[in-house]
Amino acid sequence: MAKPVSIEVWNPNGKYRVISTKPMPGTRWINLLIEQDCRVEICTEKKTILSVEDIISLIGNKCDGVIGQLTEDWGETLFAALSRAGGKAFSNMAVGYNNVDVNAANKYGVAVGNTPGVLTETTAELAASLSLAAARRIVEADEFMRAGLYDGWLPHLFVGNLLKGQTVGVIGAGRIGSAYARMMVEGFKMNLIYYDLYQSTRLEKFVTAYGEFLKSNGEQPVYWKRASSMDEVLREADVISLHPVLDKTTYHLINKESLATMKKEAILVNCSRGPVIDEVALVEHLKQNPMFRVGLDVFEDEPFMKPGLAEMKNAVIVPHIASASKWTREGMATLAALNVLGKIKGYPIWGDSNRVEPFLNESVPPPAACPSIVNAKALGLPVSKL
Ligand SMILES: NC(=O)C1=CN([C@@H]2O[C@H](COP(=O)(O)OP(=O)(O)OC[C@H]3O[C@@H](n4cnc5c(N)ncnc54)[C@H](O)[C@@H]3O)[C@@H](O)[C@H]2O)C=CC1
Ligand SMILES: O=C(O)C(=O)CO
Repeated sequence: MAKPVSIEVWNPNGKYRVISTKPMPGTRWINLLIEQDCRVEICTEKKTILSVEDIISLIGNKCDGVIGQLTEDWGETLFAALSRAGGKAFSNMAVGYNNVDVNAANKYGVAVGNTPGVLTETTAELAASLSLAAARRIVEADEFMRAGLYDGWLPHLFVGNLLKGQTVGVIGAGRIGSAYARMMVEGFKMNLIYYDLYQSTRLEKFVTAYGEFLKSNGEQPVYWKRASSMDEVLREADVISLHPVLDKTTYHLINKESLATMKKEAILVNCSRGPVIDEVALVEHLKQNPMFRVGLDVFEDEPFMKPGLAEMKNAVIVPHIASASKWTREGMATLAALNVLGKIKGYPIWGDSNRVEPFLNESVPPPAACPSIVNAKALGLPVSKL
């Protein structure tokens, strides 16, 4: 028998029981659920990562939908428990859903929501910050200052890399990868090389137009290239940022061999998922190549780091905060809640999950649709005509 977990209850007499496994930023998401007759139960348990048993205990005997987190293991056991409790709706408060077994959800007829779009720019901005922090050795320099070691300007003190005119490589040029590429091209006048399974025509057009603008101003233009293999990006780029989904094809995409392909002074940034990099191989590479630098937001065995990483001066490391702006986190909570609410109310699925702005406008009620359900097709859910 699982131990009871502590909760906070909103609108106790609501008809539909919706659980959030964590307190989430803002109150709009709570109000939207309450207005539609939901009793909202928020888990207030102190521990950061809830176990499957904790969540089973939260679900109980009657539950219409759950808003969960990327740290939780949503597999067969939880979808079976949710289904037994009468629930047909789950949403991750995240765009990535590698923690969710979508086949298991399909088996129990549970819709799986995610939160695309609202975190694109925020996440790309952190990837750009890590690129800059690594290139200009900002964290090392900050530590040096705080340690009282600065005793005057020196020609060699914390010399780093100039980005202007260098090549930025993007692996996974989807929503976030493309936004990051635009920031680096436009902000720092870098050339672009990208690798993705699909062509990113909009991104290519943007770089072409920006290059023409620079040229017309008498400046050095920028160029783009779509690589035919990931290795081409690794060989040619000076800064490489990883933005693919995590699946079987991207697990340990960066390993001992691919690290050896990169330039000795390259910068590698990861704001996708930790297991995209073989972190043991990365630590070894950082040790052997002190001029090679990384900026990491995600880790292979989160929340842990592989031995040795924390000691590496050529690594900038932050705790999975790429989507952590107030607007984005509140928006993610709203989209996750509306995914669950929409399924409970029998609303159709929003036609374009890349265009979620109508759900985020606080001055008007959101559309009567689920913003983004990843298994909508598998479950045969209708698409909104709005
Ligand atoms: N660190 C953080 O806080 C955050 C991390 N993420 C991660 O970023 C990922 C990407 O998010 P979005 O850009 O919104 O998704 P997206 O679906 O728009 O982009 C992913 C891209 O990866 C490409 N891709 C898939 N397999 C590939 C492969 N083997 N090689 C090269 N490219 C491949 C896809 O074609 C697609 O263009 C999420 O799945 C999530 O894991 C997202 C938000 C915040
Ligand atoms: O949305 C995601 O996938 C995250 O990693 C957290 O923003």
